[in-house]
Amino acid sequence: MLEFRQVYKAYTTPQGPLEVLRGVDLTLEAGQSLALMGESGSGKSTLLHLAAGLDLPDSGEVRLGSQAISTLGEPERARLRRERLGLVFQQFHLVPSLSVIDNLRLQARLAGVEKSAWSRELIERLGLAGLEGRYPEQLSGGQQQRLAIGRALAPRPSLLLADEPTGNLDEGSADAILALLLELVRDTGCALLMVTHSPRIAAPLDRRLVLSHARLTSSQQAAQEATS
Ligand SMILES: Nc1ncnc2c1ncn2[C@@H]1O[C@H](COP(=O)(O)OP(=O)(O)OP(=O)(O)O)[C@@H](O)[C@H]1O
Repeated sequence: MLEFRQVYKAYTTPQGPLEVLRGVDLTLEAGQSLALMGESGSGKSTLLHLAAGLDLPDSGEVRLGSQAISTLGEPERARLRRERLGLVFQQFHLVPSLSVIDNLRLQARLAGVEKSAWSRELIERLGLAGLEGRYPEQLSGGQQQRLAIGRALAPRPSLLLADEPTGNLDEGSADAILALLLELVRDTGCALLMVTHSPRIAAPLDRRLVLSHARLTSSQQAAQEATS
């Protein structure tokens, strides 16, 4: 489904090149959920942006299904994102001038795959029934994030990429929204790559990996290295 093969990525900084990913290998199977952890600045968002084709590796390959997205041009990567990927960020990125229902439908319309029965089901399951005509500013933070999740899942993507999706919410709301997200992902057979700082949020996912010193390790390995 998603594969990184020997991916290297460095940024140019005034102090010289900053190596963020050094030979990262990663495989995420269809329907699997993976938490990507690591300290602030360890490169989690960089890896997520590469997975979304929003940025390109310096070397190595990023593959989504049978396609090497790192070799595609921007228009093809944009199409792939529209049709195959869902994206959820800590900042909800809802369109303020669109109602709840139009925000939810937006992504599916762009992908040309809107299914009104599925949009309806999402609205119900996300607890947004009755709020369809409201605008994002008239929703609570938790409701806005549920809408952002619905918008990402409306086109039935094969992979959902989430960057700290509950980072802006209190613990209770974060747990409820995570449970809902995992349930929807499981029911739709969508794979999930989620960046989080929080071991509590990472715990219910199938796998946990840690980015540290520009490499990916399992969370047990990272814990052993930290104590040795
Ligand atoms: N465009 C850029 N130019 C230069 N350096 C960058 C750029 N983007 C990110 N960096 C640096 O690369 C490193 C990794 O950044 P990244 O945002 O991927 O980390 P992160 O693990 O997601 O951090 P956080 O948890 O704080 O969001 C950081 O040191 C950051 O300052």
